[in-house]
Amino acid sequence: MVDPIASYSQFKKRSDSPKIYQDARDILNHVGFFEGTEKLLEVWLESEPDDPLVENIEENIHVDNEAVTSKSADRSIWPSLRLISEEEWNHILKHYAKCTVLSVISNDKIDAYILSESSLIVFDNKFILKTCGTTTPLAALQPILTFARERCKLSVVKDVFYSRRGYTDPFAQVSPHRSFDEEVKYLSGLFGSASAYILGRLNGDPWYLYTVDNYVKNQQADQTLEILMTSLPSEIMSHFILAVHGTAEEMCEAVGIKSLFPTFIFDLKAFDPCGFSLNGIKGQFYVNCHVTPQTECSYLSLETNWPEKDYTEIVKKLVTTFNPGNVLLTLFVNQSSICPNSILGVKEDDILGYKRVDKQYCEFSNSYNVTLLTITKPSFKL
Ligand SMILES: C[S@@+](CC[C@H](N)C(=O)[O-])C[C@H]1O[C@@H](n2cnc3c(N)ncnc32)[C@H](O)[C@@H]1O
Repeated sequence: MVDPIASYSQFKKRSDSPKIYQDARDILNHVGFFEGTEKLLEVWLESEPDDPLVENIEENIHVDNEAVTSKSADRSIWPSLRLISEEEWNHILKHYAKCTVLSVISNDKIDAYILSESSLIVFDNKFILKTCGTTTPLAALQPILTFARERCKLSVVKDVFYSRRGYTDPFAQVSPHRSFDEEVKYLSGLFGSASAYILGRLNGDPWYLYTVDNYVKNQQADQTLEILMTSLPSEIMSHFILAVHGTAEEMCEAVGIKSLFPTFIFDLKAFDPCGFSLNGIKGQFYVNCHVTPQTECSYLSLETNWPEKDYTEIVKKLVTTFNPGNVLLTLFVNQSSICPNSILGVKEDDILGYKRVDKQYCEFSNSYNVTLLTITKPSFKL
């Protein structure tokens, strides 16, 4: 790995502009607090069986020309959430979730948006909205469901997963995200009673999950690995300062994240003065990675639905690269996944230099199961 402090010195020699800070570490100490912790909302939708509008959807699409962007017009699978255009997503997110769309990449299965606060991944039949800071993604849910029903003819909510770890500063959050109780009440108002869980330690590193456990088995193989790291060393976080590397591409190159997903196409964003976001897609698979490098609140998340029988190697590589003090990892899988039992998906004993704090397993009636694993460096205090 390139030494970021050396890169910074070279940058300073090259640059004529006066610099307020002496070195990269000072920047990380002075930028100020940011809540990196994301709220992660995944919603699966389908059309009403025997909906005549769906049967005639192609006809409807030609009639309602304004509703169809050229990007989505050649799709073969209807109905689709991808009929919602970038401008429409931006409008909904700006007004309700309090974040904006910065860029998008697409292939024939996915539209992946980088947001001012994290990512939105849109498939034909589901969307994954991941936002950090003091955003309010749940407030965007109703408008999204209205668009899904009226524009995309997807009126049936098949599955909902809403999760997050504990906020670093819960008092900065705004309604409906001021507490997990408030989030659950809001979701239950939309979807009726469902299942809400707290995993991990209430007096340490809790992780919250709400899911509509509706007994409907998802036949499509599905798995999601999410790794949330905190207490990251400033030498490594310095790579995510714009003054150090100049571009998101160089930041990415310096830490080698892309090499974990070699055949994906990527969209990258470097924030000023620091911070980094990445979306990657390949067929129906995505990865996103977001970094808040400030020393007082360092945070890095990586999430992917890439299928593996065993995720230990990916986790080992990430932990070796970023050397965090604490890692909270969740693995969701369903019965059709090549890793059908999440508890076997990561072997923490192989992650040298780290000790297991907690490992918990939950099984749901929709055929999903989830494992939460927390590992720390022995010196780390929860
Ligand atoms: C990359 S974004 C995404 C955060 C993500 N949830 C994470 O994993 O931490 C957050 C980082 O970018 C920085 N940043 C700079 N300008 C920003 C902006 N306009 N909106 C959000 N973050 C910004 C923040 O200070 C923080 O370091």
